[in-house]
Amino acid sequence: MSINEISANKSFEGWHKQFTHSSSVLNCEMRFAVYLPPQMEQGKKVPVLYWLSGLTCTDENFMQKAGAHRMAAELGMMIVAPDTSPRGDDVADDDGYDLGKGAGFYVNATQEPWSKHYQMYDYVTRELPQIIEGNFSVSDKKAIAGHSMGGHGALMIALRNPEMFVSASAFSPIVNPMNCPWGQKAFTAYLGDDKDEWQQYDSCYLLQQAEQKTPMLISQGQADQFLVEQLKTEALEAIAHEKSAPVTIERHDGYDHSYYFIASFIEQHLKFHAEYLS
Ligand SMILES: N[C@@H](CCC(=O)N[C@@H](CSC=O)C(=O)NCC(=O)O)C(=O)O
Repeated sequence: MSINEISANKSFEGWHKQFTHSSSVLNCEMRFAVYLPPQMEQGKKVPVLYWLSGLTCTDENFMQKAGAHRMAAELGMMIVAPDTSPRGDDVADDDGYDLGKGAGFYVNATQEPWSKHYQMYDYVTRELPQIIEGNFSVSDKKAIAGHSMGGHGALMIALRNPEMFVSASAFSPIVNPMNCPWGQKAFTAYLGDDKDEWQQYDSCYLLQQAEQKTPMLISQGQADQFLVEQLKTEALEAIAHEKSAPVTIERHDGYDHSYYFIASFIEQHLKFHAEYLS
């Protein structure tokens, strides 16, 4: 699968780059960003952390705001940041920031007009890894992380693919999308009314079902404006406790939902993943 480099910036002796490619899963042209640590220039195969961003984001928010490059360079970790939805003039959209472009919710849509392009689950779990493995010198070790809608994506995808990702982490994740306004709006549009369809994308449901072994780290700010209505961290916390699942949930006083919170704790998350990726 061919990819086109559209930008390159040296960063902490490695490179931040952006690529476009034609996605057969999403039926459109897509853009993704990577951080390539300096170890790759010496021909070393490095592990990969996939980062899934939240509502309204592109591939750029994490790379520009999280301050992750220094530690990724030190740890020898490649980071891949896809866009958060299909893009293009013929891609269905909605007036709200929480549906349509920038809000793919990492599901495979089954409903019109979304199903033609909104197949983000398959994109992240199948097409994008194939592209990365076909074009970069990477090892077979993968981890996944994300923020908010992307935190939902990271946890849900790790729970459904325990053989694929060695670890998962999330900042301020939507842990129970079936039971919050953001998730209910998106799942109704993309998946229809059948709650059985919704369950396969809900981390609380998945954790309740699974004998979950993938180590997970969740960081949640206590001053997060979305905590009570949308994120519902306590729902996952209760299930993890009941099942003695390897899920660490850390709550941080005073932090909100923004990238200032992510930048404050990204080093801890990268080191957490490095333990399992090495
Ligand atoms: N515009 C909305 C909120 C949008 C928002 O806060 N987006 C977050 C992710 S929220 C969950 O997925 C984000 O990461 N924004 C990009 C950034 O760079 O901060 C509103 O006003 O409520």
